[in-house]
Amino acid sequence: MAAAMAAMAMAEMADMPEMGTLSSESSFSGPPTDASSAAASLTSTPPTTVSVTPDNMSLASEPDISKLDAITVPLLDVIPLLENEQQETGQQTPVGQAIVFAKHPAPAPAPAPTPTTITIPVDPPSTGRARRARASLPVYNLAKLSGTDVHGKRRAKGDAVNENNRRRTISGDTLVNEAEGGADEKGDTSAEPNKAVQDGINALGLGWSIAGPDTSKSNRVPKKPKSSAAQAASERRATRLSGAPVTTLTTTISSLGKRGRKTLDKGLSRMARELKRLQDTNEFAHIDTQPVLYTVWKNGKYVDPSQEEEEESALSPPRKKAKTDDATIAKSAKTGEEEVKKLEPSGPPPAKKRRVKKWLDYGLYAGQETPADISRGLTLQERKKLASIPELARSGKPNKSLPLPMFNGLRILLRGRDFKLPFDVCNPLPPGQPKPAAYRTMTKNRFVGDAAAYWKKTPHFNDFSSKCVCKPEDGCAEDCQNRIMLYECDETNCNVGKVHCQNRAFQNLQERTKKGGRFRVGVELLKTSDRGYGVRSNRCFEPNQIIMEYTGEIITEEECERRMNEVYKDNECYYLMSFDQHMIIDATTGSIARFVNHSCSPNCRMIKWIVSGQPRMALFAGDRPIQTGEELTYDYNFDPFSAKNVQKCLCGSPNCRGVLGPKPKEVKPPKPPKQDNKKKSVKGSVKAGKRKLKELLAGDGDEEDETNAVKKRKIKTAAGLKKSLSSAGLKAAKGAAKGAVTTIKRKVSSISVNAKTAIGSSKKQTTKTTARRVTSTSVLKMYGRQGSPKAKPAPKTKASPKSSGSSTLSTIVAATSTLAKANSPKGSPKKTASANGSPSKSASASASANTVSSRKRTPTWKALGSAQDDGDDLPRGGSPASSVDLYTFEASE
Ligand SMILES: C[S@@+](CC[C@H](N)C(=O)[O-])C[C@H]1O[C@@H](n2cnc3c(N)ncnc32)[C@H](O)[C@@H]1O
Repeated sequence: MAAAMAAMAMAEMADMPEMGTLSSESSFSGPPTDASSAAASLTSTPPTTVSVTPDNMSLASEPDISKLDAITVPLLDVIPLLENEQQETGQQTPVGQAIVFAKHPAPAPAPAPTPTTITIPVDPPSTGRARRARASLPVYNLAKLSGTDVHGKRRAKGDAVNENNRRRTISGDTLVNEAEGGADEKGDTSAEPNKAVQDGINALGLGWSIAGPDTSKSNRVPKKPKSSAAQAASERRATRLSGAPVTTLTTTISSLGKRGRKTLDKGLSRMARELKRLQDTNEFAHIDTQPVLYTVWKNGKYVDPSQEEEEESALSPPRKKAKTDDATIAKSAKTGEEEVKKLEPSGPPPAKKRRVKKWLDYGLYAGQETPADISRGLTLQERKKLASIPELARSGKPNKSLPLPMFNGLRILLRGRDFKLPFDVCNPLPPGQPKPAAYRTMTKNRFVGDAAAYWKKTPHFNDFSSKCVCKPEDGCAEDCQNRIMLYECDETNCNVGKVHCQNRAFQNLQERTKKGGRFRVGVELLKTSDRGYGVRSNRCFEPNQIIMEYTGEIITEEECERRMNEVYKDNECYYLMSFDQHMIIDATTGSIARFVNHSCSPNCRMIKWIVSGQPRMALFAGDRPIQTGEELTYDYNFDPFSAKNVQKCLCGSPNCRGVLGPKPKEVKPPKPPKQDNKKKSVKGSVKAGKRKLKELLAGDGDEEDETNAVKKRKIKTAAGLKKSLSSAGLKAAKGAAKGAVTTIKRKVSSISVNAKTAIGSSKKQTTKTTARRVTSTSVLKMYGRQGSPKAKPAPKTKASPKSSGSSTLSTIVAATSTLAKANSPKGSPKKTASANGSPSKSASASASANTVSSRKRTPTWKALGSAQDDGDDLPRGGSPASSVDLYTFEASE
């Protein structure tokens, strides 16, 4: 049967065009000398290409010869064929010689003296192992042999799984063991053919094992004869038993799931089979056939190990504490150099040359040389300009330190574009600027005690909400009633809306500072040489632009007095500002604005506003823009309620008054007459009033007048900070003045309310009436809208008066009001408002702030500032007569 099968196989092979025929020398390799068999065998996995005796282990049910890598036929079956062949060719085939049918010729193999089988590869050797064969052919099923045939079996499924088959690696051991074990267990005869195969291989002298090349460590080095015990010990143990994890392609594949394996199988082509073969290579097994040379490198230099050892032994004596003196370092450096020199010749690569750091000495313009002809590339016009600027003419020696940018530098200079160095570069604060003692800051006013209740009783608390009558094109500029009344526009009281409205200074300030950043805030503290701390700008401000808010605690006069006597009695500085409605802002806890110093030529103003019904105070730029770095100042209009409290002014301005005292009034030069009757009348009134004020204030050195003035001041102060005055004389005066003060203020408050009404309907009034109303407005501005008992509540309509009140200096107020009794100044100057949210200077009739500052540096300097305005003066805490006078003055107009 076997012979018949072999014959069939041969017949089939002969029919196949690609298969070599027995007659073809190129394809038929005679065993000892034919290279093809050895080549085929070498390139194929030995167990799969070695044939065994027929009728064994052929598990392929449908043998397909075309798919066979090698067909092995029994030697006895082939012998007759060979004999025929020999007869034809005259070649002798020794008995038992292996005959291999190779598809392709292969190099000559080693001679095999006693072959027992004939291997007939029918596919290129690289195509892998035979998978299927005719059942009749004695070809081993590779799956069976490799143990992968049990993959389908599962112990869980109740399949009988051979323990040996659990092994996933394919090796000679597996095959042999399996064959043997399997035979033992199953009573199979597979062991016998394996043995026969191995015998055949041995006979060929190929040194192969049926298990394939032995990659175990024991086989890597030539084996020395061992004792039996040693041999037993070194016998190769199954990796499973040794516990060493074995990871091969097969194990990896087998560990995959069914689907994974399927996918993998699909993808595995012949190349995959080649990879499988690689398992048997040295590279795969990580066997180094070439010795690895290890080299030691130190600091980029090769180190000879032998020399290093010497060095180590030389250094081995116990080291003492490392000396860090220069000599030691130099010595060691020298030694090191020598060592390096010593080592250098032995080390393979030469030491690299030390790199020298290159510095960019041209900065951004590196690589650009100053052109020899600087006018090259310039237009005619530019050349002309260049000729006209001798500074730019080439001096002969190029400026190497900072050459101009080649393409644009000269042009920029020719065009003369202005530029500014960063503020910090040219205006750095002296290093180590002392900082003021820590104080609590406050970004929003806070009412303390009764102050809130006081405020709610004021008409402004509600009045502010009446709408202006502006049109969008007006933009709530100088004619806006809100602006004139120093009410900031908001959604409730503005007729034009946020987009067009320009009367929202505090909102603008909030938006500006909300974003943060010191340049948005725009101010910083500085330490002056003689006036303590001050504030300077670190950005530019437009004329009348809001700069910062003066915030603090809004307290009543009584509370202020209490604080001064109890809390601040040991303080060096007081930061109290007379505010409104018997209220004072105490900026001891407050904003940076409290550090702004006084100047007789100030660049700022402190102005009171009503914002959303709340009293607010802020520092605004004056009539000229403020440059970056300027110290910010405003006129305190300080009211030293006692002559002895007068403090020397150190503002240094040319028109310095010499003291931190009241601002003297000065007569402005007459302005050219205007057509507006109202304005004319106002102007006349102002002139008259101011002239008289000046006469009175100047006093002509009259001692009596001065005494009067001081007295008035004292009286005024008594109203402001009644009990804060510690002098006994003042105390007496205070008691007398108290009732009168109350009356005055009530009256003034009423006047302010009237003012609003008057403004609303002033346009068509007679000159006389206008003047009177204007005066009322000025009263309002001076006093921050104090009420008057005589006045009726104002209707909530506003007009747009073209003229408005003048400003007031509180220190003058006392004198003025006293004098007003006799002189009755007429009218007030026109007030205008700037478009950027604050009244302009002419509008500074508005409620400028009253500084209350007391510093213990000058212990006598306990003074209360008072309202500062440029125009008319009003009594502040003056005698009843002064208020009456004032009112009379208005009425008399
Ligand atoms: C509200 S504080 C201003 C901040 C103050 N320089 C500080 O260091 O706290 C007012 C005090 O500063 C001083 N001061 C402000 N301006 C001055 C000036 N022009 N001349 C002299 N002293 C001035 C006075 O002592 C005054 O009482």
